Amino acid sequence: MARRKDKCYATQLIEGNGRFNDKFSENIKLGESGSSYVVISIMGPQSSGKSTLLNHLFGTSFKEMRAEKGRSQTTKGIWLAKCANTEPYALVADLEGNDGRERGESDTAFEKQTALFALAISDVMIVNMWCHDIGRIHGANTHLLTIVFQVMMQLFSRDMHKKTIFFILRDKTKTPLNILKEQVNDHVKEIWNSTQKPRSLEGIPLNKYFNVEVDALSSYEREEQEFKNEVSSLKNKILQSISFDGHYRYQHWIDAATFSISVKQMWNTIKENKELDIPAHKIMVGTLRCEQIVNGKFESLKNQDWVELHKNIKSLDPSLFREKLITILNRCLSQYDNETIYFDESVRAEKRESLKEKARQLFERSYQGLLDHQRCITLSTFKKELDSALNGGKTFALSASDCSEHVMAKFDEICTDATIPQANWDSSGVRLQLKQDIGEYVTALRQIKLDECTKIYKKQLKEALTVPVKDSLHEADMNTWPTIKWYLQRETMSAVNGLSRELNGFDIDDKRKDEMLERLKDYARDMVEKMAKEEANGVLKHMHDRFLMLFTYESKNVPRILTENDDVKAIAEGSRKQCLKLLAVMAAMRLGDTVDNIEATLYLTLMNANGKDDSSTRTTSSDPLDKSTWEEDPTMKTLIAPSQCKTLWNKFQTDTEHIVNHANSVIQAKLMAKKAQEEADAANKKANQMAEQARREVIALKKEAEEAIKKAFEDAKIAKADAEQAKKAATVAERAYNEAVEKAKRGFWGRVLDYLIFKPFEWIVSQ
Ligand SMILES: Nc1nc2c(ncn2[C@@H]2O[C@H](COP(=O)(O)OP(=O)(O)OP(=O)(O)O)[C@@H](O)[C@H]2O)c(=O)[nH]1
Repeated sequence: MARRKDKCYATQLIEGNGRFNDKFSENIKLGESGSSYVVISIMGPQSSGKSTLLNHLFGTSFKEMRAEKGRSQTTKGIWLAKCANTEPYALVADLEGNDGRERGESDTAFEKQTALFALAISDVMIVNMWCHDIGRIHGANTHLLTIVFQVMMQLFSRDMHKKTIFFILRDKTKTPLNILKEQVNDHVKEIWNSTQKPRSLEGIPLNKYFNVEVDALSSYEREEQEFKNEVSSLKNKILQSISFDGHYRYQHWIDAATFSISVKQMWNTIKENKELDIPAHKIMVGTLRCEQIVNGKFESLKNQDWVELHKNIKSLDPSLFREKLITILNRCLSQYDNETIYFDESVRAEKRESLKEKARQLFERSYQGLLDHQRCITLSTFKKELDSALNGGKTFALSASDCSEHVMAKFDEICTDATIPQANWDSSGVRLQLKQDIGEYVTALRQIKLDECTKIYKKQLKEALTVPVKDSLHEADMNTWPTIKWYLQRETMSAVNGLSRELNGFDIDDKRKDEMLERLKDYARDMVEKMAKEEANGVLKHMHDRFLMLFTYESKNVPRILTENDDVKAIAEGSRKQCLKLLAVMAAMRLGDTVDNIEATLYLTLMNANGKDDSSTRTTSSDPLDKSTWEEDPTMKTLIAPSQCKTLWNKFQTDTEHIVNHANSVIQAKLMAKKAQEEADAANKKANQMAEQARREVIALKKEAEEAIKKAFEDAKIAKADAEQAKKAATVAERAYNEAVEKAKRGFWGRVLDYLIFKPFEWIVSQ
């Protein structure tokens, strides 16, 4: 627990049992102070007014013994307070009384340890002693000084830091101060000389390593006011004892965190009775602190600048990335340099390197991330460049190697651009990965291009072979297979030569090339086989068609007109023979030079020598068609198995028999029709004769009628002429009559004449 009074907090630094208080720095708020301070310790006999003096000197709040309770031990271990009323501020340590009274004369180990510790950490060591003890050989001060000098031996040879020992004589007597000083110096010298020293320190005066100051104070208990007045000026004397030209010689210039570590490490070393090597201790503390600062800098680097950088790694240009890294690293190192300026140079430099290395390792993650991103970009670039090179007409192998070389060189530039000085980052992993990516892409693309090439030549083969092969198969005659073979060889050779030339630009080995060419040859052959199989599958229809052609046409475009005089059976057998040839052609694929006997076998087996079908009566035991293959050598391939040929032929026979029968029926029908026609013609002839007779009779009748009409006409004409004549006569008569009437009117005789002559005359005329 810290004792508090104003701002001068006091806390236990080392407990009476030697335990170090890790929280002392926190308790006295050391972190809030700067790195400019002095350390002042006080040691002296128990209950000699140490705490009282410090409290009055520095305004601290060390626990003081209450006078009414008698003199017993108040301070255990070491207490520490931060004194704010000095400039620079003071860290004041109050030590347990070290005259062996409480712990016993024999237990001086703890006293020595605390004394050594206080001496090591302090700029000023106040030795508080009763004035009346000066010169007393067996006084408490002798024990005290012996301890001080013994522990000093451990520091002299190693710590060149000159310290002040300030003897303060309490309850001063009337003896003048200068005499007291002499006495102290003599006394100190005496003890110094009698203190056992290492050989290296023999003969060396005390003041080489220590300033010895002496002052005396009035009794606090008896002359309090004088005491207080003297304390006020004592404070200045103490501070002046460590100042030089207005500056404090012993400003520590180490931060609170370093001080905490330093004192703890020092105490641990002392407590374990190990040799206290101050320079080594400084290096150790410096190492610890530098490491802490390195870690702190690294953490802030990792959590701030680097995070930001790493987040934007994909949008950064490699050289910009490098610039940013250098800026970040320099800023971080500069901060480190500032914060570690007062530590041992070699430690600083070493830890600076470790910070650099940590930063480099951290940055390497970004570097690798950046390279990884650049690897993807480079791969895309490679793909585009390769595409463009291929479109430009370069061969695949040349395009791939040129583009690969180009982008790899660019990638190497990127790696260099992105690297910070002395980083020695390894880009080989990403580079290897990029090479693999490019290799895989090239392999895949090569396969695609090879497939495309092969496809082109397959297409060429297909286009070149389909029509002639199909036509030849359709012809299905003795020239079919030689023709197909000729086409197949010619076109295969052409395609293989073409593909072979293309493959030369792909940088593939001869074995693979040969395999591809072989596959192209196989493709051509398979294609022919496939077409042949398709054709063979429809052989029955083909045979039907051919039979119908031969049976129903005398020659091309000349239909056969069967008459009763035609030998239908012979025509049918002749047609069948041709169909058997077709079946023989389609039974097997022959692309070799072997002459086979398929046709002969089929002929002998399926048709007898007279051209008669004998298949149904042939015994199966010796049937040469009772097998599944025609293949006599590897160049042959069965398309229609022998047994299947037999089945097909039987069906063909049955089907064509219907056609033949139908043809016979047609002939019979024709004969009947002819007969009917003849009868019809005879009937017709007779009818025509009768019609002719009738016509003649009609003509005669017509002639007669015409003559009759003519005669009648002429008679009528005559009659008409007669009538005209009569009419004229009548007119004359009428005139005569009228004249007569006129005469009659004029008399009786007129009327007689009317009745006798003129009236009858009128009647005759009217008739
Ligand atoms: N005679 C005399 N007594 C003093 C003087 N200063 C303080 N005392 C008394 O001495 C007693 C012990 O005072 P502290 O300041 O506690 O002494 P201390 O050395 O810190 O004691 P420890 O921490 O126990 O070793 C108290 O009763 C004080 O009043 C002084 O100048 N003369």
